Formats: sequence, C-alpha cells, structure tokens
Amino acid sequence: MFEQLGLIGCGLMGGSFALAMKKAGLVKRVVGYSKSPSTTDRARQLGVIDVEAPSALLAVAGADIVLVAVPVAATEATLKSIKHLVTPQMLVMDVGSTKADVVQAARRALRDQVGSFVPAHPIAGREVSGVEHADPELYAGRQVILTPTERTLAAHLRCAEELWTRLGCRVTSMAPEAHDAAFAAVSHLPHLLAFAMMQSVIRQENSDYILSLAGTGFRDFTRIAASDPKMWRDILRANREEVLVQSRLFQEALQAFEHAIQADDDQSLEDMLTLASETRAHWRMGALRKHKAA
Ligand SMILES: NC(=O)C1=CN([C@@H]2O[C@H](COP(=O)(O)OP(=O)(O)OC[C@H]3O[C@@H](n4cnc5c(N)ncnc54)[C@H](O)[C@@H]3O)[C@@H](O)[C@H]2O)C=CC1
Ligand SMILES: O=C(O)C(=O)Cc1ccc(O)cc1
Repeated sequence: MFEQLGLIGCGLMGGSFALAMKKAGLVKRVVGYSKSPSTTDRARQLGVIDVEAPSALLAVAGADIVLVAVPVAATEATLKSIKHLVTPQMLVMDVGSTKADVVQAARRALRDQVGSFVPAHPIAGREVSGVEHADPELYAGRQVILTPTERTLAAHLRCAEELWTRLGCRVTSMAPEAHDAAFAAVSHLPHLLAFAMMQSVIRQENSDYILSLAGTGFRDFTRIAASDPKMWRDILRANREEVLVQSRLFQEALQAFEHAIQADDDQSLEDMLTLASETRAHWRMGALRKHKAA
C-alpha cells in the first residue's frame, strides 16, 4: 500500500506503528528520526526503522506516508519543520492524546498543506515509553479516533480509515473538541487521579511501609501512575479546561461519598456503590452501554 514511511518520534507509539505496518505488509521501508540520535540509532538496531534520518525534514523526503509520534507539545514545531516537503499526495498523521491543540497546531504549521493531515489518536498504549517497548501488536483490537477538519482531503481520510482497519483497529471519527471532552473523562483524569493517589501516599511519613502492604487493587488502580511524567504534563496542559471540568465533577462525586460516610447514611452509600459497581461490571472496552443501571 505504501512505499516509504517517514517516522518522526521513534518511541513506543511510533515504533509500534512501524512494526505493525511492516508486519501487515503495508509499507516497504521506514525512515526514522527522533530528537536524540541515540534513540534513532537504537530504533535501527532493533529493526523498527530501516534508515536513520538526521532531521525530521529528511525523514519525510521521499515518503508517501508520515507519522508524527512526538509529545503533543512538540507537534507544531515538528509540522513546521516538515511543511516544505508535505505534498497533497502524502498522508500525514499523528498519534497525540489530545486533538483540539494538535488540529490548531496543524492549521498554523501546515497552512495550505493541512489537507494532507489526518489527526489520529489510537486508544492503545502502555505505562512504559521508548522504542525498546515497541510492539507490533500494540494496536491490534483497539480503537482509533480520527478528528478530521473541514480541510482534510476525503481521499486521505478514507486511506487512514483503511490503514488503521488493516492494523486490526476499530476506527471512529469525531470533532476534536468532542474528543478532548470525552478523553478528559476516561483517560486524562484517570491518569491524573493515579498520579494524585501516589502523591497522597508518598506524602505520608510511613509511606514505604504502607506501600509494602498494598495488593492487587492498589496495583491495578495505580499502574498508569508509572507513565511518562513529561508526556502527561503536556497532555494535562493541552487539555486543561476539560481536565479541570472533569476534576471538579470527580470531586463532587467523592464529596457525595464522604458525606454519606460521615452521616452514617448507609442507604446512600450503598446506592452509590451499587450504581458504580454494576456499571463497571457490565462495562466492556469499546462497547456502547445499552441499559443504564437503575
Ligand atoms: N504512551 C501511550 O500510552 C500513548 C501515547 N500517545 C501519544 O503518543 C505520542 C508519543 O508517545 P510515546 O510514543 O508513548 O512516547 P515515547 O517517549 O515512547 O516516544 C516519543 C519519541 O519522540 C521523540 N521526540 C520527542 N520530541 C521530539 C521532537 N521534537 N522531534 C522528534 N522526536 C521527538 C522522543 O525522543 C521519543 O523517541 C504522544 O503525543 C502521546 O500523547 C497516544 C496514545 C497512547
Ligand atoms: O496504559 C494504559 O492503559 C493507557 O491508558 C495508555 C494510554 C495513554 C494515553 C492515551 O492517549 C491512550 C492510552
């Protein structure tokens, strides 16, 4: 399907995309660039990329598909640096966790070439980063959200849908703002809460001892607190308004639980726990809920 993938950001997401594309026979050659030359070198040693490029622009030269897989705050500078080689025939995508800021960055950076850009967010990932963790199966069975703009070329949008589908993903399209509102609730706030949970334990005097007692519930709840701090700093800042809305909603829910406990209101406490428990028990990743719990 493609001759040459230009990969900018040879980390977990970019590296996994390159491996998945090769495994699916969708690309012949991968030319990669990462900010640190040692990362690009490592990506070549691991067989994630075939050729090292000394700059983002040179990674794009000769490519018919480009993936920008850098921290969201680096998107605008990256797109600016490659603009001169972006053509209407070239499909350019990203994998950023936030979309309104990325779309605005693309408009500013790519200007008349913005039609080549299909903003994408694979709902796949891990709490570890770096090319060492790149995995050809990372995207299999996961959702990918596309947030095309009014200027996105229809042919590129169709091509992106087909590509992600061939990698085993379920593809959905939505507006960037709707994306950011939804993912503030189901991804950004949960990560923030996991970080905050760790903070609240660490601040206690006997934290080492308490942590040594914790079991699987704590492990499952806090797994994502091991995620990359700089990446999450960028995501939380990029989607600050929606994250703060969700944080306030969460605090209201927590306060309702606190009040019920304080007031010995067993009925309210049990009702709230039941609603949460039943909803979670029936929740399946990627499935729409048919019946709301009573
Ligand atoms: N880690 C996850 O679970 C998920 C991450 N994402 C998004 O994917 C993007 C990449 O994240 P990961 O692959 O996890 O991070 P990573 O840290 O594994 O990889 C990022 C790579 O980009 C390189 N880089 C940083 N700034 C650069 C620049 N200005 N120019 C060129 N290369 C640069 C880094 O050296 C690194 O190799 C982020 O935007 C993140 O929001 C999306 C879904 C899941
Ligand atoms: O580690 C996990 O389970 C995640 O939730 C990973 C993740 C992180 C950021 C995203 O934008 C999407 C997925």
